[in-house]
Amino acid sequence: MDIVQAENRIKELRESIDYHNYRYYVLDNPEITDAEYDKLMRELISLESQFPQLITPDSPSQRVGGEPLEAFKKVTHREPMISLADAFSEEELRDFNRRVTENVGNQVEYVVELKIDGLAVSLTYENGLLVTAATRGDGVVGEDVTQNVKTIKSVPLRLNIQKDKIPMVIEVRGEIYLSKEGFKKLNEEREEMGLPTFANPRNAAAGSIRQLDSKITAKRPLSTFMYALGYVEGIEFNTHLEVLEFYKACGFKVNPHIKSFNNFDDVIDYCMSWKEKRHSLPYEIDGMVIKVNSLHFQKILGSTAKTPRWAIAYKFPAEQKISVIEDIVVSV
Ligand SMILES: CC(C)(C)c1nc(N2CCN(c3ncccn3)CC2)c2cc(C(N)=O)c(N)nc2n1
Repeated sequence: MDIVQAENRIKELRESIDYHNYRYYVLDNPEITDAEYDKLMRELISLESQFPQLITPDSPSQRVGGEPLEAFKKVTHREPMISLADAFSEEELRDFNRRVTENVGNQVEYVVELKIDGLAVSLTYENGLLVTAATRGDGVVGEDVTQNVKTIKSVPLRLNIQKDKIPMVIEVRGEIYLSKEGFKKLNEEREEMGLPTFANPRNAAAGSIRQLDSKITAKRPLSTFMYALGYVEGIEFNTHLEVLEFYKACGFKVNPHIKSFNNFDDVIDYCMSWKEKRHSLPYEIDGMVIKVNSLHFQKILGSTAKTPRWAIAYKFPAEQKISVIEDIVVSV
């Protein structure tokens, strides 16, 4: 095979592997078996090793990182990652709505999202290519965890949209999480290896992302839901829902239970409905997040020093954790 044929075959393989990653890790609906997928990846890696000049940073073969890092570099977010004010009751939610409607009138559309209990992350794409993934840190400066985040198959290495729609720069924000199932399996493995177990999926996700060796991260079943926009250049949005639709079009995973409402009573009903329903979800949530949909209204409402006036978290009451103490059999 000459280099032109290799280039064509490599392009085909990359598109096919990216597509099957999207089907499996974003849609949770694979079309091929793991064996067929592995065969495609083996052929790509073999061709790239024969023609290393054809390797590109966005090739799916580049997901499992290189050498372990000595330490994480620091990254300054182009737009700070602000925090969220918490509401713990219906009354506090209604106070939030009152403050909003006093400022922008009572024709406000809200977007309501599950509050995924994971680790916030900021993904920077330049001309459509993933260049930096950073933890939230103190909101202004985070840690560069790009090599580790590249191992997460639900994170696209390239925005999968037509060229003329690709923004020059975009900071895509979301949550990295471990499913309840993945958390249980990881702790069982650690117990077998005599390693300390993680207290909850959030700690397990944070511990997996803060690995200096990305080969360890690659073995952890991490996933993502993207839910916010940071700095952006080269594309305009009018609403939060438009941002989420754009993320879906780019190939990101967006939570399927996000809903919008014009009536605040419906917002409250939806939040309360998830207090019990959440136990049937395959991942942990610790509340809901309510956001004003209009980006124009978000700008008018602005932020305090630490939190937006256009969004609030509703936290579910902490649950009584029943810890089963192994039956102690006393031999008589
Ligand atoms: C963009 C805004 C500020 C409105 C925002 N901020 C969030 N967070 C802020 C505070 N964060 C934070 N993390 C650690 C320490 C302090 N704050 C971590 C996420 C959101 C978290 C979730 C979620 N978890 O599912 C979500 N669906 N939407 C969010 N939206």
